[in-house]
Amino acid sequence: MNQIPSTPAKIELGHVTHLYLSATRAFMAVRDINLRVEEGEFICLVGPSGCGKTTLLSLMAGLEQPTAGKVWIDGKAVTGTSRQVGYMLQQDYLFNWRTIEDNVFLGLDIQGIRTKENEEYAIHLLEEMELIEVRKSSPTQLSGGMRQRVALVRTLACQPDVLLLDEPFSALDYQTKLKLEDLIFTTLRRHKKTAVLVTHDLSESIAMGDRVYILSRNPGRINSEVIIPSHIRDAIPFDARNETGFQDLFHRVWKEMEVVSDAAKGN
Ligand SMILES: Nc1ncnc2c1ncn2[C@@H]1O[C@H](COP(=O)(O)OP(=O)(O)OP(=O)(O)O)[C@@H](O)[C@H]1O
Repeated sequence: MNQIPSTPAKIELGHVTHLYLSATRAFMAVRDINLRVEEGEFICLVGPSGCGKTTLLSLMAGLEQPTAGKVWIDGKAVTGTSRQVGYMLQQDYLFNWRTIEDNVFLGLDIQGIRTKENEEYAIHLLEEMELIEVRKSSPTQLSGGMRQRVALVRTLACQPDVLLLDEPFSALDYQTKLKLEDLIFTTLRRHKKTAVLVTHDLSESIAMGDRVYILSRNPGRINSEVIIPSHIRDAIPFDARNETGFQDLFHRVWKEMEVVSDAAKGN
């Protein structure tokens, strides 16, 4: 039986197992995952390719229903997608025939919440992300980093409390990626969002997260959890990399990754 947790976390996964079914086989993507994310926390999921990171985000977003176990947000079982949860991907999915502003308003249109107040909030976010000058431009005129910032504004404009970020920086050049990490980190903190980031970049996971979960595969399981000390957590990601203890944490996560990657090869 799935028990509702006593103190609701922002996001909770209780004994979650997920199988993908096809006509010929069932594939267990993740098994018995237990995870609790408190309000305002930023957690990162890392692990070898195919260990189920995206599957976990899809379950949190309500895009998939777990085969067994439950997902709760604010103590309520997730039964489908909701406005409360925003999802940002590696690809920005901007429409080149719409202006930046109209791309940002698209989320509000789809959700049926394009009020004057919400439009004003979206414009305010464009200002915060230093995009106001390009609001009437086409996405084709913007760099990759600017396009990802527009995608973030479009997601935040619908005012989700939970942000699921699936490798949002991986298609960017290194310098842009570092700048965007800082901007997204400070924006999510300022707006008190709860976030789950999937990344292959171990340094990014330590620089951005309050906690890092390392997953193993076949099937996807939580192998270990690394809690980031407060002095690293509180620094913006660029500076966090220079904090005392950062390199030790990096080596620890690296070693854990070697263990799960070797285990995956043995499968
Ligand atoms: N729709 C699907 N049908 C069948 N199998 C799937 C489906 N989606 C994912 N899988 C399988 O489930 C496992 C977990 O996939 P998932 O995409 O969640 O992993 P991941 O850790 O995000 O991988 P990557 O780091 O490569 O993005 C993989 O073996 C994948 O092939």
